[in-house]
Amino acid sequence: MKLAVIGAGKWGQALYHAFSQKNDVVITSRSHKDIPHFVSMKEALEYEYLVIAIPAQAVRGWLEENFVDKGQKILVAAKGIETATGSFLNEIYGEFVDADRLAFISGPSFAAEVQKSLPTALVISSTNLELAKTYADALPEYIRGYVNDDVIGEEVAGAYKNVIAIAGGVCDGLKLGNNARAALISRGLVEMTRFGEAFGAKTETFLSLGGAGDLFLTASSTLSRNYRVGIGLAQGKKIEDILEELGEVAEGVPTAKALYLLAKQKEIYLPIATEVHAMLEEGKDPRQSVRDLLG
Ligand SMILES: NC(=O)C1=CN([C@@H]2O[C@H](COP(=O)(O)OP(=O)(O)OC[C@H]3O[C@@H](n4cnc5c(N)ncnc54)[C@H](OP(=O)(O)O)[C@@H]3O)[C@@H](O)[C@H]2O)C=CC1
Ligand SMILES: O=C(CO)COP(=O)(O)O
Repeated sequence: MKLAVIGAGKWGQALYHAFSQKNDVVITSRSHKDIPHFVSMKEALEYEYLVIAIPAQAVRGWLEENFVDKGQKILVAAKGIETATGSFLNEIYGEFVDADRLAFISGPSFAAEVQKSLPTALVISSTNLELAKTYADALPEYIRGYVNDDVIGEEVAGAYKNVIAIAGGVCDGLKLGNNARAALISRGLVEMTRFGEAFGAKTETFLSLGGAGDLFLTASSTLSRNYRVGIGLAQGKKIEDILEELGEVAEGVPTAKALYLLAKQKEIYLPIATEVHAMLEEGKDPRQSVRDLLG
């Protein structure tokens, strides 16, 4: 199979490594990278099978500036909800490509470990299960690929876990203990499920790799950029300084605002996401957020 990866950040390069095990893969990005098989954006967009690892908040602009529909299939490799409109990625990509040519990859997957070919299990979701299976079959031996058709559920799970991961970093940064982290993660799972169900997601999706799996992974590890944002908040740092230091995308920051706005609009009770939003957007004291969540 011939594939083109678009977006040569940590995740794009990890997926390039993974898919290269069994396929002919090229890669491109906004800025040139010294990587074998790095090609121009124009050349990459000529490929029939694409993998796009551009962060959620940049997707719409990138599509408007670059994408011309020539029948390409797209594996969307980002996790987030567009803050400006509250749109999920399947809605944004769906404005440019039919749903039956869109698939989404999610699940517990630190790029650094995928890059080292460490055992991983991921989900590829699509309303077109044949397409999901095509991408899953292209994964290397060290990645077990599952397929399902609950695109909304997998998207919500992947986006929401980044916000709970920020809360996980705050919890550990304040040294609140294992009990507190376990309570936070399990209530975070309940909250993301409640939110997903409001948009038609299947409950069981949140109990598997894309939900519980990715949440457990991300909300308790310094390998997570979002978790590290939470550590910074607990240390009293300003979000601007935290992101400057991070130097990479932390999708939970804009997604927290998207969740807050959608919760208000649809009247969904999201206590943890609301507190993360208050810490990020209003500079709320993390200790006060903890007190309010316990109240
Ligand atoms: N890192 C990880 O472990 C994982 C990340 N993800 C998800 O993958 C997505 C990408 O994250 P990740 O690769 O880690 O982030 P990085 O910060 O490492 O890289 C971001 C990538 O996006 C590109 N980019 C940023 N803004 C724009 C833009 N406006 N137009 C075009 N390209 C742009 C950058 O291009 P350039 O470098 O050329 O400037 C870069 O290639 C996120 O949604 C993340 O949640 C999913 C699973 C694992
Ligand atoms: O999505 C990821 C792991 O599945 C990566 O998490 P971070 O974006 O928090 O680093």
